[in-house]
Amino acid sequence: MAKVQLVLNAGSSSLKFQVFVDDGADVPNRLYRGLFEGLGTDPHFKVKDHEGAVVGEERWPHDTAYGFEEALAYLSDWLAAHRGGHQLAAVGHRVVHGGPNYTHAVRLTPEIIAELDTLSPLAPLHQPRSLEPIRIIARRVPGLPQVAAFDTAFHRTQPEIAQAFAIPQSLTDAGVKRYGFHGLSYAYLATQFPHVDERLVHGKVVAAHLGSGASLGAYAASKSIATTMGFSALDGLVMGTRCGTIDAGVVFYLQRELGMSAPEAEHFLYTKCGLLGVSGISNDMRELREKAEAEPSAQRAIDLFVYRINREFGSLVAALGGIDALVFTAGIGENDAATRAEVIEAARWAGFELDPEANRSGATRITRGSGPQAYVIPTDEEWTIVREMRAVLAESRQDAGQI
Ligand SMILES: Nc1ncnc2c1ncn2[C@@H]1O[C@H](COP(=O)(O)OP(=O)(O)O)[C@@H](O)[C@H]1O
Ligand SMILES: CC(=O)OP(=O)(O)O
Ligand SMILES: [Mg+2]
Repeated sequence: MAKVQLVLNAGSSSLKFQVFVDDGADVPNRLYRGLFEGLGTDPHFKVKDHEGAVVGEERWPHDTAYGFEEALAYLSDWLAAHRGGHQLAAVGHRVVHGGPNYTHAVRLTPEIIAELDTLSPLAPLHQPRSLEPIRIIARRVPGLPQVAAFDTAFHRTQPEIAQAFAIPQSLTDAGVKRYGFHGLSYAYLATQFPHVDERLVHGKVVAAHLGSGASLGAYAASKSIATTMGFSALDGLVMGTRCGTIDAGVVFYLQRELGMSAPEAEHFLYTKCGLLGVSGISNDMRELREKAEAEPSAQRAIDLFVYRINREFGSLVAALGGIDALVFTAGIGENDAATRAEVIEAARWAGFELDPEANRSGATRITRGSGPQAYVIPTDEEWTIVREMRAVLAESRQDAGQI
């Protein structure tokens, strides 16, 4: 049986995965890429091979009890049975929050899992979901190496001042600071810069990760120096269901005047706001685009999404002291030409000039002229995870040989 490494990226209702040959190659050799969607409602499994051909698909009847446990058991059986069988050598996970202590990927132990669980209040929508498959696998196959790669890690190069809130130092020292997220995606994009345009490698770049969570990240010479998400994944841009930056006074108002408890206010800001809250229609940009002409609230949600991107973009350009390039990525950034066009039009003040034809036709560079340029680079968080996992496992093998 061929040995493989599995990478899991657990979302609120989905479980994305990729399977790589366990050969230690510098450029990971991907066998499969797939996902479970609709967990907890209408589960659906789909997997493609390295050429993009669908090699597995399954739907289950409406079943609220079908969760990560069932999905992982199904995936394990599918891998063992598919094309001569695959044996798992290790599993890598996207873990959203690494807190102040985890600046690099780490091999998981029961103690580290427990420590990561203490960060759940800082990313309530994500951290418990990331830890659930880790616990399930540790129970099912206790000896299997598991590694966590963190969304916060790439942003640890931010200058101290970019990570600080204006609060007493004792609180900052206790960990109340701007961590930043989507780091696995930003790290992947940085590996692609040399293939896209050499100027990205050494220049002042802002990347727009626009998915169901959304953030902007500023790179100086490929290192993170500022980002729009902060202490939690609630900050910054308008997102699918999250409000993004909001006056802290609103949080007090929700509690004092509307009688929400702290958990209720948190749940509201994470799950009932953003595109969904403003439109009253959907958190999905595709649906909002379809309905924008007929429904003013859908158009308003899109307008606010783009307006906030431009405001936050200006703030990152100020932090960088200039701008050479803007990069779009993730579900909206990669697929929604209309949003890209609106963002670039809004950023004319910085010298961007949209190339409408390039933007519509799926080109990598979507601007023209002598000013800064904009690009579309599809992200791949799992690719970052497998590379980080390999580094960690190689280190632990080396340690095992030392006395
Ligand atoms: N063709 C498309 N046009 C517009 N928006 C799209 C398209 N495809 C996906 N999206 C948007 O991308 C979002 C999901 O992005 P993704 O990066 O997959 O998010 P996540 O990994 O956080 O779930 C969807 O909610 C949807 O709004
Ligand atoms: C950190 C975060 O917001 O992740 P996602 O975009 O997957 O929700
Ligand atoms: Mg995502």
